[in-house]
Amino acid sequence: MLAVHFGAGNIGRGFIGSLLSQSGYDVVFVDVNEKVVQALQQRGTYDVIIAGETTEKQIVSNVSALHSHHQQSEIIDHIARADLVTTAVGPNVLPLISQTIAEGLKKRLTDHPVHIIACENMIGGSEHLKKYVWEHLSEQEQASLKDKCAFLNCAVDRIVPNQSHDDPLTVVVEPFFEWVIETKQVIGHVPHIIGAHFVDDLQPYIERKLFTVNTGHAIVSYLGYRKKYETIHQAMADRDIFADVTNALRESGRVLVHQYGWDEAEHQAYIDKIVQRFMNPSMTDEVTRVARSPIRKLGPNDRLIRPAMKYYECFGEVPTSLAKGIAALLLFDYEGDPEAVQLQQTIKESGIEGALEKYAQLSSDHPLVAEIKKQMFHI
Ligand SMILES: NC(=O)c1ccc[n+]([C@@H]2O[C@H](COP(=O)([O-])OP(=O)(O)OC[C@H]3O[C@@H](n4cnc5c(N)ncnc54)[C@H](O)[C@@H]3O)[C@@H](O)[C@H]2O)c1
Ligand SMILES: O=P(O)(O)OC[C@@H](O)[C@@H](O)[C@H](O)[C@H](O)CO
Repeated sequence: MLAVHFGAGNIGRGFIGSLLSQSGYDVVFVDVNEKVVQALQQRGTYDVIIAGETTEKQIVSNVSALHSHHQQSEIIDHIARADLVTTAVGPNVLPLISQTIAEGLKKRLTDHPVHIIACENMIGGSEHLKKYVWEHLSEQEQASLKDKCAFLNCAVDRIVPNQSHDDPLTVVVEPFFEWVIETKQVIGHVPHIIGAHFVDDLQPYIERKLFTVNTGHAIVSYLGYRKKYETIHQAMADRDIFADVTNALRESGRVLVHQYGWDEAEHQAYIDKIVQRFMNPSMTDEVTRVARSPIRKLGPNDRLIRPAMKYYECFGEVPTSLAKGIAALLLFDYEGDPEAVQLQQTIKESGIEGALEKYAQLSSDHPLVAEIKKQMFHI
């Protein structure tokens, strides 16, 4: 079995590549990072360190790599033969790899289906990727691929911090992982992936993950940044931040339980587990990684605005803790993040209302806007 995986970064090596290799695939990573690509080509193996109460080393083998820009024809040939194509490049990079995937699909010589799974933190990630790929195919090509290629949405969860080691391939990960894949679009058999959880309808799972793990993570990162903490672990040890995060998760949890009928006690246990994961003393996760790309995170369907809007729609009240998280995001002025610089520039030119209208599609008369502005004075 052959899997082509775009993005040999944290989650690519630390989770997807490792699980696919364990499941029996030859994994060909595609990346733009010359050093990582070369090391994978030379060695064909790397280490994953699982950091929990104890430390465990996993050796990932049967892997190789191709350079995303310099080895286009090889990538296309691999996609033409692959059983699985996966990505973990970040939502903003999906359009940039779509033409290569389209070229590979055009060349498929086999009737054997290929499943394509975008493992990004977003709702409908694979559907988005399909839209970009389809833009590079004629109607005839799209029709001929209908029974040969399927895009499966998924939710992927494992905290993998930025890190640097003497060995550029080694990656430290937390013990917890969850990969939920939607079966609706599957052609033939579901892909063989050990440890993946296949479900008919992904919506409750992706929303539960994004609006709990990523909502809480975003809030601790933005509040932590304001208080000059460097890591998530340090920020979580601050009693006020801990209280803000758990209150916000109670608010997003109320929406999730209302919308999807999750059992209340089970959902609380899910929240508690996530809070413990944020506090894992064996992980050094920088607040600036978790806070990265604030414009993306301010999107109407992303981890802060969507649960806050839903809360207002469902219960007719403004969620104050989620509003505080959004306020903290708007104060994120880290110069090392191009989106933070752009956001601060927009706020300077158009004010808080202008930025919320532009990036969150939130009109200035929405009660959430007044609450966000009020919360900015409490941070
Ligand atoms: N790290 C986590 O904890 C985590 C967990 C779950 C989901 N995710 C999601 O996974 C995705 C990747 O996150 P990450 O933390 O691994 O980021 P990362 O920056 O470590 O990895 C992204 C990789 O994509 C590569 N890349 C960039 N442009 C490319 C291109 N044109 N072609 C091929 N490769 C390219 C980069 O060089 C990098 O190696 C994001 O959508 C993120 O939300 C991350
Ligand atoms: O990857 P992002 O930028 O969407 O979000 C940052 C973190 O919250 C995220 O990477 C988590 O570590 C991950 O989603 C855990 O499963």
